[in-house]
Amino acid sequence: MGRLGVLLLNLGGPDKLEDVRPFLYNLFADPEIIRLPSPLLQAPLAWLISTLRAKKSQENYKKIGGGSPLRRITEAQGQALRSQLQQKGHEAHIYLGMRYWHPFTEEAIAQIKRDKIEELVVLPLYPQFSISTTGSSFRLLDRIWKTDPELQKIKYTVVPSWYDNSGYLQAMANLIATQLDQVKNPSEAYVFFSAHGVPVSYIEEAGDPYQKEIEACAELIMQKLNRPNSYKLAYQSRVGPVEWLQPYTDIAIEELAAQGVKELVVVPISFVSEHIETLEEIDMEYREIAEHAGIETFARVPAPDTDPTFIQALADIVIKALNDPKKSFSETIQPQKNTKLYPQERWEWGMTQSAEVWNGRLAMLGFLILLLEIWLGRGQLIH
Ligand SMILES: C=CC1=C(C)c2cc3[nH]c(cc4nc(cc5[nH]c(cc1n2)c(C)c5CCC(=O)O)C(CCC(=O)O)=C4C)c(C)c3C=C
Ligand SMILES: [Fe+2]
Repeated sequence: MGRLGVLLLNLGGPDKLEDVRPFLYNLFADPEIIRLPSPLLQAPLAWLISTLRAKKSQENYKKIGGGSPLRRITEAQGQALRSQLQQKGHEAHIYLGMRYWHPFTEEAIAQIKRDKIEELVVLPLYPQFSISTTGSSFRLLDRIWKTDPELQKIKYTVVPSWYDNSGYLQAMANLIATQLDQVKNPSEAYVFFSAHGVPVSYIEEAGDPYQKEIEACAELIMQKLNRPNSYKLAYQSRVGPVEWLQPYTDIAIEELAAQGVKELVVVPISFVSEHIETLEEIDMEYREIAEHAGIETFARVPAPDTDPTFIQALADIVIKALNDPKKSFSETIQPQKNTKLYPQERWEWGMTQSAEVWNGRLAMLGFLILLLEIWLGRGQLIH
């Protein structure tokens, strides 16, 4: 085996408050995050949304210490993975490639080239595949690879998702069991999975397997847990006016409270590190909603971070990828058969599904321009 590298992919997060706006710009400039009819609209819309959202987002980052802990935790996961692989007989260089903030994926690739890596495993730190996360990083890597003959010499493989890995499921089940054992009535408490949402159109129009993988993952974790508790899965962190996957976490919490549920053990399911959406959104916003609705215990299961069972699972996933047939970026980002993607749509007159989607997007764009004009105090739509 040649010089081995493992490229860990993640979203990235602002290290300090000044980073928030440019981080949001990078995020919204990604067509896998906001899917628009024309690439020309992407940069102005990203500028608009990041400018309008920055203040509120900064306030949230202030509440968790002024920045995202994602980089620090991902670096610790990388180090732990390196020593776990070493114990299993594999010397590997670990690289972090973030999609929207430092260390950017491009920086990791430059280092991989400098280190003359010969064999590479690309491992997204998202257990479930979504077009908006793993898909976006794979598309970026595919573009980089296609234009660089030096990279094309590297024998690489990708792990599209690993939500069903037994060690990962065991790590999650152990973390849940520890929280359950601390509540008043361990067998009565509701296990409440909260996943990051995506717009419904990702699933229904673009064939994103995300919802299926999240649902299967929650079910598999409950099987590993092997306790009599009821469970519920809901989706958090929706952004903008389009419809996102339901049930929404805030509403689901209120509904359980109305049914008389008193104890919730909340499991962040689509994240493997603590970050703004666990530390602020779940721990502060949803906790307040739950308490207000009459929930007496709101216990949050920690994200796996550097949990030893979890890190061991990551090492097993890497070793399995080395032994399995190689998978390429383009293989995994190809849409499934019958998947409808915008550039492939044939134009038809009338209120077709595509026309409705486009109308919705144009309405959203108009609404955003109106908001900007209100904010600036001048423009074409207001006087
Ligand atoms: C599985 C994980 C994630 C999915 C799916 C996902 C989709 C998605 N996210 C946004 C918009 C935002 N995400 C933001 C932060 C953020 N998102 C994820 C993970 C997923 N996103 C993480 C880990 C983070 C946190 C990074 C950190 O700082 O720690 C943000 C910024 C925070 C905020 O302002 O609320 C936005 C905005 C969309 C639109 C989307 C799917 C289309
Ligand atoms: Fe997100």
